[in-house]
Amino acid sequence: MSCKVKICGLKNREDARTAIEAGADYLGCVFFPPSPRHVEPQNAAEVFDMIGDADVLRVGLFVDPSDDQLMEVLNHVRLDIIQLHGHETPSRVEEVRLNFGLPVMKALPIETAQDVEAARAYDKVADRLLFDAKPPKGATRPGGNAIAFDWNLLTDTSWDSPWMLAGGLNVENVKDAIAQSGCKAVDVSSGVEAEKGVKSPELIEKFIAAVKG
Ligand SMILES: O=C(O)c1ccccc1N[C@@H]1O[C@H](COP(=O)(O)O)[C@@H](O)[C@H]1O
Repeated sequence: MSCKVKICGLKNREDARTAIEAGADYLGCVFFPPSPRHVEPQNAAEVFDMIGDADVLRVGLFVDPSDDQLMEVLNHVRLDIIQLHGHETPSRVEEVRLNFGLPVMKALPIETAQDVEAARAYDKVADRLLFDAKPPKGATRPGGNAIAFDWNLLTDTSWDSPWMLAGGLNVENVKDAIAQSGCKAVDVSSGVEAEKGVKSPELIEKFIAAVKG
């Protein structure tokens, strides 16, 4: 089975169509106002509408959301997965799953072997895990910073929950990232952009081809 791909930070229909036609397995929209990739719920609904009957999952990315924020988005947008990319505790992850009846993918910041061990508190609690690089000091967002971590930290690790690799992936490094980490799914945002917050159709196509080719 080939490695799955999530294209995150989509803001318009055209980029969504490119990702779907190129073979993306997940599309992601960011609901975090400080991000250059933030979209309003109505806009996200238009992005996800491009999926139609295709076998592609809709992922909503949130950072320490309140139930009110989640409700506001879910009133307008059908999601298949809620991605929590902030400092949510294991009990908050359980609460979100329970309150909204949707699978939760918990993003976990990795820099050292200790960070990998700390992530185990979320294994089985979250439906899926997403390993991303720890953001640099002073960063204005906890992800989407085009920073990679040492993929070998994940080599031969074993998890009950399915997991994805993220953080600084791009057309040049994604094959090595898959080989070293042993991941079965990758997530990219910055690496398929022409400039911050602006996706490049050409890079989306090249990235997916590099993963699946
Ligand atoms: O993309 C963002 O702006 C963002 C904001 C807040 C939290 C996470 C964010 N992005 C996610 O971070 C990882 C890695 O992204 P990158 O490829 O290094 O840019 C990925 O899951 C993004 O969706």
